[in-house]
Amino acid sequence: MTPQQLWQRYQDWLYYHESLEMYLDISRMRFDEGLIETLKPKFAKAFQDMDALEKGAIANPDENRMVGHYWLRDPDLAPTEEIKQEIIQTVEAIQAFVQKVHVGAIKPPQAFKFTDILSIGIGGSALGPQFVAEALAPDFPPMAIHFFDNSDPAGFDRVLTRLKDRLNSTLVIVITKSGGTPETRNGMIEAKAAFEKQGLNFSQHAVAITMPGSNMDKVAKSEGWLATFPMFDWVGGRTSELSAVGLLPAALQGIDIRAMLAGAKAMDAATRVPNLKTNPAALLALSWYYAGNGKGEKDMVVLPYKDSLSLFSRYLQQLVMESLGKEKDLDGNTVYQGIAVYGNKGSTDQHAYVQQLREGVPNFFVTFIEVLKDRQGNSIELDPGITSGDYLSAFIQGTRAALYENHRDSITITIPEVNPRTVGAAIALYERAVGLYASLININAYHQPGVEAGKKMAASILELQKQIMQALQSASEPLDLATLAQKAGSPNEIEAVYKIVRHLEANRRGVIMNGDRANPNSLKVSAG
Ligand SMILES: O=P(O)(O)OC[C@H]1O[C@](O)(CO)[C@@H](O)[C@@H]1O
Repeated sequence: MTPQQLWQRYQDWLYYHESLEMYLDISRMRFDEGLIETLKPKFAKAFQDMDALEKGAIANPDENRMVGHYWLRDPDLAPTEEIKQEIIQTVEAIQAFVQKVHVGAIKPPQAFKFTDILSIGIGGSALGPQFVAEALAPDFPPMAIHFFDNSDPAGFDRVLTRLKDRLNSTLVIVITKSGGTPETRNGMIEAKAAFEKQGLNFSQHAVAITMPGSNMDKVAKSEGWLATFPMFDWVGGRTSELSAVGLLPAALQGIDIRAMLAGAKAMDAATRVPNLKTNPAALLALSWYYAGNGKGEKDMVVLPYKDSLSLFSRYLQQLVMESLGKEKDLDGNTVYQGIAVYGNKGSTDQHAYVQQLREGVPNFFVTFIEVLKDRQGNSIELDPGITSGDYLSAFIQGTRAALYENHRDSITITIPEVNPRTVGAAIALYERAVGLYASLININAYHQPGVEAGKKMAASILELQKQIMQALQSASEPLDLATLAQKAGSPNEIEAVYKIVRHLEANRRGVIMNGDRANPNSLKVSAG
């Protein structure tokens, strides 16, 4: 295409949201009108599916659940008065709680005020709060946030060491929809132990966000925690940022949660329009479909040119990959769907992997996120007439053009600045795009059956570890791995047995291994 034709294509496909001042440019995705025609019936169905979902259909059939994250920002849309009231009251309860915490009306027993937050959760119960904290927390927030999002003992120690002198003024938020996620439970027990070690009453520092009636809910209530906030059955983990999951931590950090909700609501309205060309989420879904041939053949590289948005790609990784990465479609056919997502930030990544993007395997498309406002206040000139923001702006244009020149496609989203409204809108945009794209490819975006397999296997490994310890303790002499596996009741799991004992030995957990470590079969294991 000539530069004039490209400029025309830019204008033909440009989407602009008036009140959000947000632009979406898909002109550098090389689809043609033929694809639009082919996809029209699929989009008509996707819009219908979305309409039914918003009205309360069981849009997640495998789990027999409604999918209601859109109601969170517009409670009037909720299918029942009861749900509407739950949403309204939860936001009000969050704001009332936060206000009391900020003024010290709710305070820790051994300090004047809460100064820090320890947020414990994983997946959708961590990624949204982490992204929003990085994007929106003020430089000097009323409370600083820290995260446990794993079962890594050294990770726990690192956070607890930083908090050591302020544990007595730390508010713990345990976030888990199911109330039974092991990493979160482990984090909670580790945190509790650290509090008790300092003579602090954990319950007087703890808040839960969970489904009413879950194990976590029962623990919080029976131990008399400071508060519990509901995570509704009809909100999935990866679409929960605008529920209590994201709103409570954000509000505690002084972030305007009403503005986040308003931004999301405005975007929801725009992405409800059943017209491909004027619906930004549909335009994104179209672009993804085009790029990967409707089969995820190309990866989505997310490059925000703004440091504060550097966790957006991690957040989107779960939203997109856990939603779209499915073996079966809705009719039970094996389809192996998904879109791989990765990214960090520009221009930083220019010096990491953009070399491969420009010249290497063409298995991706880029989504640039451009922020028009450089900073609060004015910039100095680094060169005559040129600021650091001008450089960043030139880098984004330069990389987009250089990629396109070499037949690498890209989408560009432009926002006026990073604020609660635009961040809420960006979250809503991608939630909707994922939902529409899932309809195009006929999959359930709202379940995650694949995650269970690994969890079950991990549980059986922990069970095997107990059997191994018993077998070792009752053995009269060192055992080779095959014998140990047999005595532990799992003769076919020699490799798993080997890995368990190697880990136990490395942590001085009462296991000794002797023999040639390069030849595991020669090892003899004993208790000790
Ligand atoms: O909030 P929960 O129930 O602890 O789950 C945490 C995460 O685990 C998953 O179920 C599986 O990774 C996610 O969907 C979810 O966000």
